[in-house]
Amino acid sequence: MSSFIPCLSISVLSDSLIQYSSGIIPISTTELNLKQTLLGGQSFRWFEQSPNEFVGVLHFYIVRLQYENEKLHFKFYVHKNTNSLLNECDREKESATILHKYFQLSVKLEDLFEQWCKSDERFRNKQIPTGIRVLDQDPLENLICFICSSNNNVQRITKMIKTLSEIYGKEIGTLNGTTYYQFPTIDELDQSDLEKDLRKLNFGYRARYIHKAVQYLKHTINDPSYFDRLKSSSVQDARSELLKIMGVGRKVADCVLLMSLGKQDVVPVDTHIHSIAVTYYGQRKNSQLSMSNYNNISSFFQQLWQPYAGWAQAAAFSNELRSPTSKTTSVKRSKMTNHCKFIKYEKEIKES
Ligand SMILES: Nc1nc2[nH]c(O)nc2c(=O)[nH]1
Repeated sequence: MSSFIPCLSISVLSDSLIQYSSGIIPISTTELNLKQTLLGGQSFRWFEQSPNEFVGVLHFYIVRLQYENEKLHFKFYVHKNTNSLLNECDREKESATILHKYFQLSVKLEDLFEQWCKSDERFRNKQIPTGIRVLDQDPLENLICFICSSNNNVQRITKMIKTLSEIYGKEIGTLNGTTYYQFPTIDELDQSDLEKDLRKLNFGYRARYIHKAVQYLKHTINDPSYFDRLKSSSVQDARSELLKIMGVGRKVADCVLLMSLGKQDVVPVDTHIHSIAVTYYGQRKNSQLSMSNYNNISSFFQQLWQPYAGWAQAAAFSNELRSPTSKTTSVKRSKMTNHCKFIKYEKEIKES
């Protein structure tokens, strides 16, 4: 495989940063829509640096990705003090393996799409595009991101996670004038002033939830294999465990189950999915998304889209975010009304 990638533009690296690897993964457009996968509301770590070129952080790497002509081009960068005994070819293979796992490339989206087309007219009529994949994310990062997601939008969550990483995470290096940081570990976040400091950084009420979640994971659970245990537990058991964390309601728990604990059939339901269910699938309209509505809508979609129902949800969700003419966003209620409903809804779910 060639390590020269003409379509990724020239990069300027700080002294502390080195290019670790580069390579290409052949993949069709029906299997990967890079932009909607990276910026569709699942992950908050990616930035579109130039049209169709994305930069983000995975583990301790800065990663640049570009999709062109049925190929995913990648470059990985690391801090110069990161030890690796691998030669160039093995680094390329290792990086390709990281991306393979992150994008869950062993899942054949075309096969899933064919199955969804049989059961769902919206897929059949191409109202929902193909190529949107569920990312396999780091569970701690995913959990904190979704605690931040309550009553928030993608841009603002992305900014919050960037700030959190800058303040508490390790610096990786500067690429084209931007300095990138790892997502902090639980030990790095375990600071007595975390809540106070995050409030100063405009995290609002989420500051307390993040602080409490960190305290709980570090001091009550105190088990490095906690998330691995949840991965091998049933959906119900893993969900019950996640719901013990302050700031985690049913929707946040379901996002974590789907996006970092490998529970591919879980369908998170928020106001977008609720509206989609009502607008396109004839589900009963409810002014509030109570726990029983949540269960009904989630089960309805699980039956319609099984067994990778969460992947169909991701496609429908990301499509909804992107679409300026979407019915569900054009019938959106006022922001304040949504805010009040959301807080009430999360509270209800927590207490149920
Ligand atoms: N695929 C999804 N992305 C999301 N972002 C967010 O805030 N909620 C969701 C979701 O339910 N699905």
